[in-house]
Amino acid sequence: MKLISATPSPYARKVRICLAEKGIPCELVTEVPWNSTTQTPKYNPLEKLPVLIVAPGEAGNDEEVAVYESHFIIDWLEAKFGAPKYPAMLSSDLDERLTAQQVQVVADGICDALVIRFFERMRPEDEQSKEWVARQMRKVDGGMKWLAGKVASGERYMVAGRFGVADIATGAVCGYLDVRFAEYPWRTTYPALASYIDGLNARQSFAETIPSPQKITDKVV
Ligand SMILES: N[C@@H](CCC(=O)N[C@@H](CS(=O)(=O)O)C(=O)NCC(=O)O)C(=O)O
Repeated sequence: MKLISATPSPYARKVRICLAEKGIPCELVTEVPWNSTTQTPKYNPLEKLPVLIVAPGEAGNDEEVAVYESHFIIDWLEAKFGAPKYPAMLSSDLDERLTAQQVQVVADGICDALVIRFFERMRPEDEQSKEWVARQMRKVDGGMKWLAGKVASGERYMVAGRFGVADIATGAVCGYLDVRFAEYPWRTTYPALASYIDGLNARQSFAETIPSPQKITDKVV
C-alpha cells in the first residue's frame, strides 16, 4: 500500500500512526498538496491528502482502491485489518467507539479551523479578515478546552483506559499546533493535557511521525 502524505498534515499523521500501531507496511509518498505537482486529484475528487492507495489483492480488492478522508481511512483499516489479527484502534464496545469517534470529530474540526487560519495569514495584512480569523480561533479555543476536559489527570489514554483513535486524533491536533502555531499556549493553559500528550509522544508510532513544516511554492489564496 502507499499513503500520499504531507509532512505537516495532522490528518495524514493519524493514518500513519494507525498503520504503524497495526504493523501494516506502507510506502509513504510525501508531497505538497497545495502545489500543482500534487497527485491527489488523480485519486481524490476533493484533491486532499491523505490518500491510501491499495494495490489489487492487498486487501481482498481486485482493482486498485483509493481511500480518502482520514477518519474513513481509519475506519477502512479497522474493517480490513481488524482485531484479533491486528491491534484495534476502535473499541468493540459501541459507546466507547462512539466516544472515540466524537473526540476525532472535535480534533479534526480544530485542524480544519487551523488550516483556514493558516491560509488567511498568507494573505496580505490588509486583506486578512479579522472576523473570519476570530471565528476560526473561537473554534480552536473551544475545541481545545473540550479536548482538555476529556483528559482525566493521570490517565494515559482518553477512552476506557485503552489506546485508540481518540488518542491518535488528539495527539495529531496538538502536534499540528506545535508545528504551525507554536505561539498557541495549549501546554500552559492545559497542563494535564500536556502531560497526557507527552505520554503519547513516547510511543514509537508518534516519535516516527513528528510533523514538520513544508514549503508551499504555488499561490494558494
Ligand atoms: N477532512 C480531510 C482533511 C484533509 C486535508 O485538509 N488535507 C490537506 C493537507 S493538510 O492540511 O493536512 O496538510 C489538503 O490536502 N489540502 C488540499 C486542499 O484542500 O486542496 C481528512 O480528514 O483527510
